Amino acid sequence: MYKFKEEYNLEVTDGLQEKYQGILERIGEDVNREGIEKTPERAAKAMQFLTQGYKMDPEAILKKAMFKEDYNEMVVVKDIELYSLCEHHLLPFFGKAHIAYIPNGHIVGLSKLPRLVDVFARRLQVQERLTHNILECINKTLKPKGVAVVIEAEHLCMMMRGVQKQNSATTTSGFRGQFQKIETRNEFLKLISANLK
Ligand SMILES: Nc1nc2c(ncn2[C@@H]2O[C@H](COP(=O)(O)OP(=O)(O)OP(=O)(O)O)[C@@H](O)[C@H]2O)c(=O)[nH]1
Ligand SMILES: [Zn+2]
Repeated sequence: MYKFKEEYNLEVTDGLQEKYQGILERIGEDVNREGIEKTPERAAKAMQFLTQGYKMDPEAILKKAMFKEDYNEMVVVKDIELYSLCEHHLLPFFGKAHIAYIPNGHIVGLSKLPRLVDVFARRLQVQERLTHNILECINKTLKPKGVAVVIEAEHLCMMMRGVQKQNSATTTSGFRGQFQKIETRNEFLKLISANLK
């Protein structure tokens, strides 16, 4: 099961709904007013949707579409949009992931790379771990000659609250195998910053 569906476990919805109702009461809201009445249920469903990644098997996603192919050049999928929740404040961070790998006998279905990003992004995360989760899963499952992941993101917990910086962005990266060589890494970095489409 690795499609993101609007399907909710009734028991989980009920449990979360009760907690969200408590939160609304605590912040001084009238939980019976029209606009808010259904909010605990909506929030319970939204939280389940945003954390669906826990139930999914990322390796199975890649294994479903691995094809034998004698292609030994770099494959880059860039600008994969992502939305996640920071594990510290439960506030969103969002941005783009760029992924590259150099095949080693097998290529993977292109759509599986954004799917992999979503499986790990739809868990409570820090950007560093999200980057490593993606990197290590590709490395372990596809066993490529090299793999690289770069994530650029903005964190609402740094924008809407806390330090309140509106223009900072965070970049994280990980490189394995041939991407540890500076020329290969530079080729990847050049490709993701180029305006190609
Ligand atoms: N390294 C890392 N830190 C993150 C990420 N998301 C949020 N944080 C940080 O987690 C830290 C939690 O720090 P605390 O001091 O415990 O929490 P806080 O008092 O709410 O911190 P402030 O955000 O500075 O107000 C903050 O510095 C956040 O900016 C992430 O993806 N990676
Ligand atoms: Zn945060």
